[in-house]
Amino acid sequence: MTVRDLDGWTIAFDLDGTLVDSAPDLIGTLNHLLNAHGHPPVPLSAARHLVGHGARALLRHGFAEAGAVWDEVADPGLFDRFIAHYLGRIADDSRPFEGVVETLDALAGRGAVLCVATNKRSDLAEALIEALDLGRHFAAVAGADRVSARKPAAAHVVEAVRMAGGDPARAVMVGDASTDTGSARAAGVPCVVCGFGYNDLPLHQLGGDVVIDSFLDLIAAVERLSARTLLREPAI
Ligand SMILES: O=C(O)COP(=O)(O)O
Ligand SMILES: [Mg+2]
Repeated sequence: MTVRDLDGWTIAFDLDGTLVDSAPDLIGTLNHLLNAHGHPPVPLSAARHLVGHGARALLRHGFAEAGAVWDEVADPGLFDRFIAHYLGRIADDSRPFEGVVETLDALAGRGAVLCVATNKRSDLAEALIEALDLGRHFAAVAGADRVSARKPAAAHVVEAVRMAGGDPARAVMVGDASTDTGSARAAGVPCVVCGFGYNDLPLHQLGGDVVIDSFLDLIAAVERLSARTLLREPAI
């Protein structure tokens, strides 16, 4: 059997802003609800950075961005209306970023096992992944509800890798936001930052190990980080 250079490695991917440009449908859903409440819409460009902390945070901060307030106690149903509307249009305008499918195939071809670690609810993450026909790539999908603590906690990336049958000491995280770099750093897992995603901090402040401007640059970044991890390990 041939030995492949990424055999034994697990790559954990964030979903929104990393694998999929999902902001059009997420912000579209936010704007649908703002409109229903008589508030102005928020422009996509000004709201992309709000994606990454889950739907509840998007609603809270999205309403604030529009100069409005979501009082969750007074209107607890708003969250359910968000989920229902979003599910109905989950991939109307959302698409994988350029190069995603061929890069995932190439990583798997070199032996890596792939999984998803997202702050989305798992049912929404799986619906989006299935709608875009990406399901075959992943050994596990770890939404916020399937882990003991969500990103930026270390547990999210660690448990996602284990769900995929992998070892966190042989893993790389790929993400776009401080939740991803925070989780990876806390877990001692090297992190690739997607500069084309929904960065919530300036890139140099995100604390990743490598920044890529295109998904097509991911393989070279993974090669670098996996080699660096192996070099750091003491020889037996
Ligand atoms: O905020 C969300 O919906 C989830 O975002 P993530 O996939 O970037 O973790
Ligand atoms: Mg993200």
